[in-house]
Amino acid sequence: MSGSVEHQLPPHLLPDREIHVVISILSGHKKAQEYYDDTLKPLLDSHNVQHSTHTTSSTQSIINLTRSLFVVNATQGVKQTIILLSGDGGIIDIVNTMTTVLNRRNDDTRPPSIFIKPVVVLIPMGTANALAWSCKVAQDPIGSMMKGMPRSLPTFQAQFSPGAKLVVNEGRDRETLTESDDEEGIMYGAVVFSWGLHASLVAMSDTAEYRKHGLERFKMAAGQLLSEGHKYRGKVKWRKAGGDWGELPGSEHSYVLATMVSNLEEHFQISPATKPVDGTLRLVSIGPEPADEIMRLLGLAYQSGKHVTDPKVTYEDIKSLRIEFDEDDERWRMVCVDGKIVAIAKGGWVEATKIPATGMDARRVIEVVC
Ligand SMILES: Nc1ncnc2c1ncn2[C@@H]1O[C@H](COP(=O)(O)OP(=O)(O)OP(=O)(O)O)[C@@H](O)[C@H]1O
Repeated sequence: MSGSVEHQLPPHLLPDREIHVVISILSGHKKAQEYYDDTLKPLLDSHNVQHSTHTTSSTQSIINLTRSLFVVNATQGVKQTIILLSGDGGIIDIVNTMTTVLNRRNDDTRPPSIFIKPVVVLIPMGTANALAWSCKVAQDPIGSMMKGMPRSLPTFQAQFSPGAKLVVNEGRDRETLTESDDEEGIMYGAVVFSWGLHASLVAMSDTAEYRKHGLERFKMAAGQLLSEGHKYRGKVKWRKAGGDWGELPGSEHSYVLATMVSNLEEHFQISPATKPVDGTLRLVSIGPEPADEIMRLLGLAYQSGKHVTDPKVTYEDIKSLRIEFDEDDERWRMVCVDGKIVAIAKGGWVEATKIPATGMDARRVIEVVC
């Protein structure tokens, strides 16, 4: 092959790297395989980019691939680029698995001395694609792959009181997060942590039946939940870097969400002040308002994030968010970590904290091209 063709390639596609293409075949409208066959493969082939493909066969596929391949490569100094054809679920599986495995292997929580962050190219194939829209790559993923630069992906940690369980199989089953029931559980995310209406609607709509409706599924679930009018009971505390804990007023809440991205969907701008991978965590919350008022406020998020200037919305740049639950029914103790649902034990708590970019606690494990 001629050197001139290689010249047109960005560094993350050059032959000194292992290139892996991950095809999540059930994401979104199930177009990932077709996109690879019709668009991506011809382009990579035309530039003679050698790559391996990995097609998902279960909800565990990307988790297993991360454990058996991406983590091993990264800790052996192998440069790798992962072209990920999926929704937010795929990136979260990589981030959560890598951070968890690396922390377990290393008592002082720093990455091992040899650690080359995998570079991830996002090709949005999911329903919401929050990270891809927020990183501004969703509009032109191929253009971003060819012209973008790898940048460290900021993440947060969610810590749960003992007994927290992962909700799986369309809400029917529970998986333990820890080896024993008296341990605190930990998960890592890069997009959103929530309780209240957002977490409930994600939990309710993560079924094959709801998924058929694409983005509408979130609105359908929200409509049903708002008609129930539940107010979520608990203490919600937050603090800024170096600051003391403050508390949201009252013991009832409707919407409590902390996010590292600007958009949860293409047009749903939950945090207009957040810039791509800027490492901020922003709290967006609404108190115990009636359903029509919540609808009005969330409707403003579709108008370039205007909800954040409404006096009924709390919008703060924070370091940590802590919730202490006061709900008898498990249904109202469910939190969302990047689309995954965790049921907190009765009387339990959860704390979400931004992971710093540098220093002893720096644990950014991947780079995204944007
Ligand atoms: N072959 C497969 N068999 C079973 N489950 C799969 C398979 N491929 C993907 N999945 C699962 O389908 C889900 C797709 O999630 P993903 O986040 O990629 O898309 P989405 O939910 O449509 O989009 P978004 O998260 O952006 O809204 C994940 O839970 C993933 O593990």
